[in-house]
Amino acid sequence: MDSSNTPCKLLLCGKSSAENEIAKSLMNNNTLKLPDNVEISTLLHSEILDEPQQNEESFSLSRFMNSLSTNLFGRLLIWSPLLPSTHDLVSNNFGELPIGTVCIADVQYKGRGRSKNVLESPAGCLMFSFTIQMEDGQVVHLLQYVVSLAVTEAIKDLCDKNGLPHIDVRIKWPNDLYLNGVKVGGILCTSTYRSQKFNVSAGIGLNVDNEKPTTCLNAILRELAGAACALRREDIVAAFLNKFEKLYGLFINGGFQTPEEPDYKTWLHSGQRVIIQEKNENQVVETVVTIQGLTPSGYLLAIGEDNQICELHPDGNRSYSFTTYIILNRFCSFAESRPRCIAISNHLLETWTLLCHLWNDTNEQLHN
Ligand SMILES: O=C(O)CCCC[C@@H]1SC[C@@H]2NC(=O)N[C@@H]21
Repeated sequence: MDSSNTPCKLLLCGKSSAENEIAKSLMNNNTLKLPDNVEISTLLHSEILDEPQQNEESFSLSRFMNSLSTNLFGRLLIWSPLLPSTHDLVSNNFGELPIGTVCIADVQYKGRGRSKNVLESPAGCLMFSFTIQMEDGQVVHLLQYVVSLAVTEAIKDLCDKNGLPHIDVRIKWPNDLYLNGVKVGGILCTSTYRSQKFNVSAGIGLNVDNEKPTTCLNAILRELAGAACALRREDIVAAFLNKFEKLYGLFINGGFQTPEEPDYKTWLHSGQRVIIQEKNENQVVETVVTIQGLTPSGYLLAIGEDNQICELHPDGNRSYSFTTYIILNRFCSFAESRPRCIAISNHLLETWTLLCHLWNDTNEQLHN
């Protein structure tokens, strides 16, 4: 779709008067910009007497704000019916927006995917980006895991709250979301470094309502619980932000501390058996390892039949990569051996092709 000559309508809405004042100043000063000088027209939700509610599917900003219970994330919301990319909007205006600002679009026409993919972003998908600022460069690349966890936990919470059966959205570690073996969502995190801070834009795409050509959350929910059952985008994004704020706090204060916190072991790759193909000169040695959960630093933890422990690291593509860390026993800290190049293919999820790179390369994905 070429909509580059159409001005983009942005509707700004704050949770409280403080955020509404910021919204007003963003509008009055014409602060917000999009790449390619795409024209913008800004409106304040507080100045619209009747929220435009064209139909059941329209995004209700009031409903979103009423479901939001955060102290930071989502308190300033920018909604648009049509945007090039929510990710462009937040990353291009990072310095002007309060941390935690969320931008949501009904449709995007230049949606960003990982590895510089341009994404189809049709109506029916929940598409949003938000801003985070981090200080510790060592953990910035782990943020995408926290986002993934928050999405699946939020969906679970919403189903519980509405008395609905659980829809089994799973993380294909670290940043794809699958439902019944079909990709229904993905996460993109990008960052820039300025004044000793990492400015991270996190973007989430989740197919809530669009059943063609594969499936979506509400199609599965209808199969499980009947035609009248559906999750709304406003509720999902608010539940996500409520959950994300909690998990992010835990993550920043202590890292992932397994089981008593989120019940993520049930919906990660726990128990999945994957084949490691280790390339050693001209020989390929295959070993089966079983994914156990997460390492203390938030990577997938796998254990081989020889008790070798592997920490699986993602790269910036659809593929995965990892370095192995051999430990002397389960209770000592990871003793780093020189990372070995390994390719891993997962015979349970056929699309996996896991290629190797070194530990530090994982940071690259944030800058793709
Ligand atoms: O699977 C992927 O490659 C990641 C997809 C992330 C897409 C989301 S949709 C909302 C946000 N805005 C964008 O332009 N991209 C992200």
